[in-house]
Amino acid sequence: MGAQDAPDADIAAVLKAHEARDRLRFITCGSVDDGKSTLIGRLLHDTRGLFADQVATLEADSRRHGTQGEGVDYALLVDGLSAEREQGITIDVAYRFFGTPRRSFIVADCPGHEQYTRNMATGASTADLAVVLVDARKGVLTQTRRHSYICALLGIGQVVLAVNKMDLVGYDRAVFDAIVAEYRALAASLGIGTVTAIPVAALHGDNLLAGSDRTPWYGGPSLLDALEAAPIPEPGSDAPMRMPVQWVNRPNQDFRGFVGTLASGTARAGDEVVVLPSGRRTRIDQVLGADGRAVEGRAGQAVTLTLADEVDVARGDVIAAADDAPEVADQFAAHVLWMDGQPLLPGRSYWLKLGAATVGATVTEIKHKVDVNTQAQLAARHLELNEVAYCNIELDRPVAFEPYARNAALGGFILIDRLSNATAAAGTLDFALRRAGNIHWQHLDVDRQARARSLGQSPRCVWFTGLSGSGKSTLANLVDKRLHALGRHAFILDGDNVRHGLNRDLGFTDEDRVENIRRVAEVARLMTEAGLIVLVSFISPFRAERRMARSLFGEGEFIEVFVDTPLAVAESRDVKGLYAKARAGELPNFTGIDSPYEAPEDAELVLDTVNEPADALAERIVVRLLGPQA
Ligand SMILES: Nc1ncnc2c1ncn2[C@@H]1O[C@H](COP(=O)(O)OS(=O)(=O)O)[C@@H](OP(=O)(O)O)[C@H]1O
Ligand SMILES: Nc1ncnc2c1ncn2[C@@H]1O[C@H](COP(=O)(O)OP(=O)(O)O)[C@@H](O)[C@H]1O
Repeated sequence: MGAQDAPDADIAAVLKAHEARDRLRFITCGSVDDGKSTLIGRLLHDTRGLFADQVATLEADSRRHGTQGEGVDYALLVDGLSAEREQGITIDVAYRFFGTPRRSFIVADCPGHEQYTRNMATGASTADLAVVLVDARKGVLTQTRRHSYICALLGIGQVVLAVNKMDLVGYDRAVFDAIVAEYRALAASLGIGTVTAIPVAALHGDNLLAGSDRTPWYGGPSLLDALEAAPIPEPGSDAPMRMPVQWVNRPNQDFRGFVGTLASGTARAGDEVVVLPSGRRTRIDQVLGADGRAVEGRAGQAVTLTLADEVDVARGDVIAAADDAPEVADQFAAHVLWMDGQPLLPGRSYWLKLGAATVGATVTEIKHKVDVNTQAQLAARHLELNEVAYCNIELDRPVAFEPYARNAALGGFILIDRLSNATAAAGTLDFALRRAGNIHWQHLDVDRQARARSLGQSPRCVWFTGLSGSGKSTLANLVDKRLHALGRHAFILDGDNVRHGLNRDLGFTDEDRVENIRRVAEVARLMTEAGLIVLVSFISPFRAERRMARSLFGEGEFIEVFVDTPLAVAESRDVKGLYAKARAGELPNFTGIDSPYEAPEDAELVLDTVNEPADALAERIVVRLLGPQA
């Protein structure tokens, strides 16, 4: 169905009518059986706002026709999701719509399965209010606390506490009062300013649309009353202008427009702006609305800016008011909500998406994690699914940002697993670590090419990976000897050796191995800068870290060698007697026994040490390095 076909026109009309009223976005939180679906279902049905299906069609059409950047109505409705959608990430959040004569509503409906927290955080990131459901029989649970914590983290300042299933406790006021008192204490500790508590029985409709005579002791608003009365935070039109550049529209040589949604402030032709992180200044030439006509851009609006000068602007840059620009930094203190089944390991590299920018990012330190039940701060070396923590984060290049509390669009981020492409975390930036701006690259007059030339070779990193006893050291040694004989300059970095010095502080937990590889990869990079051929011989059991190591080198410079020896063979060799110890339970976290080894999927060389002698394998590596004439 084309965007111009009749049903779409109907949808546009419906949306237009709804847009005339103000719109509250909210999310429902709670545990699996708390009656969330019943509650949403009833709200949708009883307000007869069943145009959700039409909107679903609109969504599907927008996606099919790729109208991103043009479909303003659509963007306004689901902008919270567009980032994830572009990234190809599946987030299971359905946005449902209903309305009353006074107001229209968008409710983020998240299925209550185990990935709920992730979906909930996505929904919460654009919500004005949260309806927190509590089962009257169960009271405030860990889930209630966790979800409330996330709401507070993402800046939701108002909660409607729906104490549900009141019918199952005989509409008992004492039960309601006790739950409300407990929740109010929690909300106060989290900084949630407004809590409206309502006793409901979603199944029977008590206090949903109108007051119920089964709770004569309750004199407050019904759920719908509360939703209609809740204040809707204004987009920050008074704040200084910021626009993350979503894409650069260059239909021909004469036009270059920068498209994005204004995160705050207003944009007018003639305004002085600065492009970040580059810092180039210019003026806005034109501000164009969705229909291509000149407008004054306001916070929340999708616009196209053209600039007076030919300055470099790329997707992910931020165009901001020149006299009041956001900070640019590459190290931050941040709150992180971990949402992945694989734990967060400090030192591992993830993608971080902030505004329209995607950059490489590493959690350098977990300052503390938070017990969501008690708010206690606990020491942690890694984070498990659904844990929240305060962390230091380092990016591989600087970005423009604002503290989340001031500007959610430039302070809220997600972390993405580089291998699975799944959203692994949601987070909020708190402040830039001062040292971020103070360390600069020192220019070296003798560059790497000059060094390589004087050594008469092309620097390379040969990265051996495989189980303990697979043959990494044996092969690295043979290759080293052969290179030496050929007058090449090489050096071996061996796990056993490096762990005696530089990495003396590291053991064999997952997080220590991540840090071990991070450091040795950096050292290997420095050695190639010095012109050397580096032979790295570490178990390096994780794909993510080998991939990170590869990313430090230029095209063709990194040669991954998988020493593919089966566990049984490596174990039977047991060169150092370590397998015997591990089997006897005397050596915990031993690779292949009780610590994983992730075999390479895209190694340049895969070596079979069972069927080919070491000399022949070493020769193959040398040929791969220097070519057949070696
Ligand atoms: N628990 C456990 N697991 C694996 N290996 C262990 C362990 N404890 C000690 N050793 C010895 O340490 C060597 C591996 O160190 P690496 O730095 O290469 O390991 S890793 O890359 O960080 O996984 C490894 O050397 P190689 O046999 O040369 O691989 C072992 O001798
Ligand atoms: N084809 C082969 N390639 C490499 N090593 C082999 C081969 N066949 C047998 N070995 C033996 O396997 C052992 C491998 O030990 P080592 O090189 O220390 O492994 P790692 O460094 O991976 O722990 C050595 O004793 C080596 O002689």
